[in-house]
Amino acid sequence: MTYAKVIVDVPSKETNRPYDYVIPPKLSGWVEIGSRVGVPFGPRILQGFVVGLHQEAEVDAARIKPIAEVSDSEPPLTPELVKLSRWMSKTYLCHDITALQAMIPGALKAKYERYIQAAEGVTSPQSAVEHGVFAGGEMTGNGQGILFESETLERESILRYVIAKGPVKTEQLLLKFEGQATLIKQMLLSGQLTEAQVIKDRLSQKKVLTVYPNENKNEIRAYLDKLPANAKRQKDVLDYLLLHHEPVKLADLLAELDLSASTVKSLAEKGMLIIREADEFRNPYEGRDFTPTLPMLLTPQQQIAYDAIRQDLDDRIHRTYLLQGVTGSGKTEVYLQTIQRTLDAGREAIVLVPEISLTPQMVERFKGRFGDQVAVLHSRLSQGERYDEWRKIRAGQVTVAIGARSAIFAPFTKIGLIIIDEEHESSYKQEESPKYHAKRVAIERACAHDAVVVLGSATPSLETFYQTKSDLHGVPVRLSGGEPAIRLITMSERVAGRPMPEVKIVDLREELKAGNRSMFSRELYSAIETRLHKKEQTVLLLNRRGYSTFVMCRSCGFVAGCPHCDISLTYHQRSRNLRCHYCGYAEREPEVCPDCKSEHIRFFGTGTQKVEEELGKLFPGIRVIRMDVDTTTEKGSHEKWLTQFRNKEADVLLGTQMVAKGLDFPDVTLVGVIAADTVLNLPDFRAGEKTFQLLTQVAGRAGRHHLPGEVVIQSYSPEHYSIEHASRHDYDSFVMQELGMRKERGYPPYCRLILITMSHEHIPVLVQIGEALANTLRERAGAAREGEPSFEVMGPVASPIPRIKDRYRFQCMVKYREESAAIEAVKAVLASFESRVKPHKIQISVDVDPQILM
Ligand SMILES: Nc1ncnc2c1ncn2[C@@H]1O[C@H](COP(=O)(O)OP(=O)(O)OP(=O)(O)O)[C@@H](O)[C@H]1O
Ligand SMILES: [Zn+2]
Ligand SMILES: [Zn+2]
Repeated sequence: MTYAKVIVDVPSKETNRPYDYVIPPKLSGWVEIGSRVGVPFGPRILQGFVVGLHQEAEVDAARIKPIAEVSDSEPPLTPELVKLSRWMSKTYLCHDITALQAMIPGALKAKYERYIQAAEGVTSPQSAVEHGVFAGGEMTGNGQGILFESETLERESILRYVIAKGPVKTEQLLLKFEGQATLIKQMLLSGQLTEAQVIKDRLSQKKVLTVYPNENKNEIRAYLDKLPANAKRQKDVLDYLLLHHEPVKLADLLAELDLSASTVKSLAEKGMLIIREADEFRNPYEGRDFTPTLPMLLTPQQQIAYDAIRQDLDDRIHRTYLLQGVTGSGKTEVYLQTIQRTLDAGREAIVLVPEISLTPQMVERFKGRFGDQVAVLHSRLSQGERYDEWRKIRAGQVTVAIGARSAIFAPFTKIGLIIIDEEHESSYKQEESPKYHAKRVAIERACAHDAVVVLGSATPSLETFYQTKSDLHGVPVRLSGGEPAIRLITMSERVAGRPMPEVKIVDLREELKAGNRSMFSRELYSAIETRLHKKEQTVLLLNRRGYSTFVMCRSCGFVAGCPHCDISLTYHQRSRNLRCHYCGYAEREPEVCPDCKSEHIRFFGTGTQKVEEELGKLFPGIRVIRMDVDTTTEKGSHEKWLTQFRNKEADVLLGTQMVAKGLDFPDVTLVGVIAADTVLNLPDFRAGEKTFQLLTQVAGRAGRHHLPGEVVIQSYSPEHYSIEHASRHDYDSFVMQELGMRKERGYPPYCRLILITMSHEHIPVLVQIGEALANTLRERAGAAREGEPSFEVMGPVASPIPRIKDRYRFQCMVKYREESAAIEAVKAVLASFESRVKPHKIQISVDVDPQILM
């Protein structure tokens, strides 16, 4: 007998282990490591993943149940991914099933459907009596059939319906017999009806009728010879079949030969061809031509980068590179050529790009070079399209996968190269469980494949930069010593010697003093005016984070806040209401201040809509494209705006972070930042780093081609070092200053963090459990090592957002260096608190290497 170890789809501590199942003979050969299966679990059938196969049962073999079904003809996960899921659940303290589910496309996530049918043997209401499933007294015989009393009549009609229909979806039955939910429940309890659960994929594959020519061409020729001369249509089809070996969509064949389906059907009956439903891969880029591109002659700096990476690819050595190249230095061309080298060696490549940079323009650069070899995975595709792209990867029909964070799980089996563009982006960290960082996952996968990782950025994250050094500020980077974990390659010049744009900083406080109350300084105003005259284009960035449009009363200072969360509400112009971004609470815009009844309640703060309005006032007739969450929700809208801007149908592209990334427009000569300090005021130790990165990225959009660029940054704190260094394009000075401060304050990259957030409806309960948890962790930290504790525990303190959805929030922070006992300790302590936490319904979440500390 062969047994399978299965992780079942129940994300809970109690079930977070593999369960043994027998592989029944009918399924032998189908169940592999990585297979998705349906298994009996208690009274239900649940979805699960096979994570191991073995010959001996570990528990009493007679008690082991068989696997009920296998969901796919080919396992969706490879053994390597199954192993990776173990690593993920250990590293990020999540359930195994949560890690496994993160690796498959949404379309494959189980949807459980419940069906109701009549109890076994019940074929009519009478037989229900015979089977004793109707309790006595509910029916009375009068010799002419069965008399039902009022409620019993309802029962009869439900039963008749179910018997006639066979299994009916529970929700449909409830809909059909509205108001009878309680009765149906009773019938289930008394055994008249039974309910079964079936696992369904969220999405079925798209099937199309496809014509498969008979492979024996002689048979076709023989049949053709016997055909009467007037059977022209049949002849056309047969000629076609003789010429083509590949299957063809029925619809395409009919269109091409201009005939009806009956002709083809009659030939199918004669055995000349087979018509079958086949999978169709939806192609989201169908009908679009990608201009093929050839490799460019590399600049000397590109050549150095390429040569280093190529060497490791050729030697099949696992290594991680940081490709630090200023904006416009041509990092993409280095990616393209190293990918080509990877493909030439018969291996595969994964390219990660932040979701908002994954524009058609970006995809085009890869499709242009590698054509059909490229699969694209991103959230703007429909679930079906995503699934099809994923299947192409799994089936080995493509060799390059490009996508956002989760594309790191592309089920390739021969990975040679993983590229992470804009590696500093915090969106590579998933904020919900499993709270993984794609960068670490990439390195883990690359290690398993002896593959190379290239992290690219003009503004590398401090964590990554730090790892390219052996020591910094007198602290060794690796406790264990040895070579730096990441190799640095620098490209300091733009392609073709183009200059970096000139950056001017404007002090908004001075503007106010000079009597300018507009959100545009005189400097920025005249710069825009100049572009309008010269018919050049402008990009304007409004950083939305921390600057959203909250509502404030100018008379009494009242700020509209969410009644369930300690956070201000955001004004949405389109729906004219105020919304909470954390819990979805919404209310109508107020006409007077709820506190002092003043009418001077105004929409405060600067939203993109307001900037757009003001632009219209200052420059009558100006053509503005606004890109923010409100204007880009529709599918394809992102692309539409960018194409319009590229075609010079607008003078200004105004937007949030979306406009800062990866855009490459030849006629953009001015970039304006409305207020640079909006991120600086957030309670986040990375605020300075984020500001520097954003300003550098957005400034990098100007003057990328023949026309020189200019950048105007407006700020209320122009002396801030992040802003100053960004204005001089000086990453090195910025990074040294920032690292010095991080060291002083004991923040990453000089240590690593684990954030533990607890929430509950009552503060006293939270304080008590928080203190106890922190103390237990501290005891462990002290006990773990003589002298210096292996980790430090800070807190508990109230979280920066102290309440969400009526639950108060407290947090503890664990600080440690390198891999240490800290994760194990957190895990053990949480497990030991389980019995105290559960009855109180305290929620605890753990975030390893958190990016957001809210
Ligand atoms: N070797 C080359 N010869 C000529 N042109 C090149 C070469 N390499 C890149 N380019 C061109 O230079 C421009 C900038 O390159 P690219 O967009 O790859 O820069 P980047 O480093 O990715 O910049 P960013 O970080 O701002 O996105 C592009 O228009 C690209 O086509
Ligand atoms: Zn008021
Ligand atoms: Zn809320």
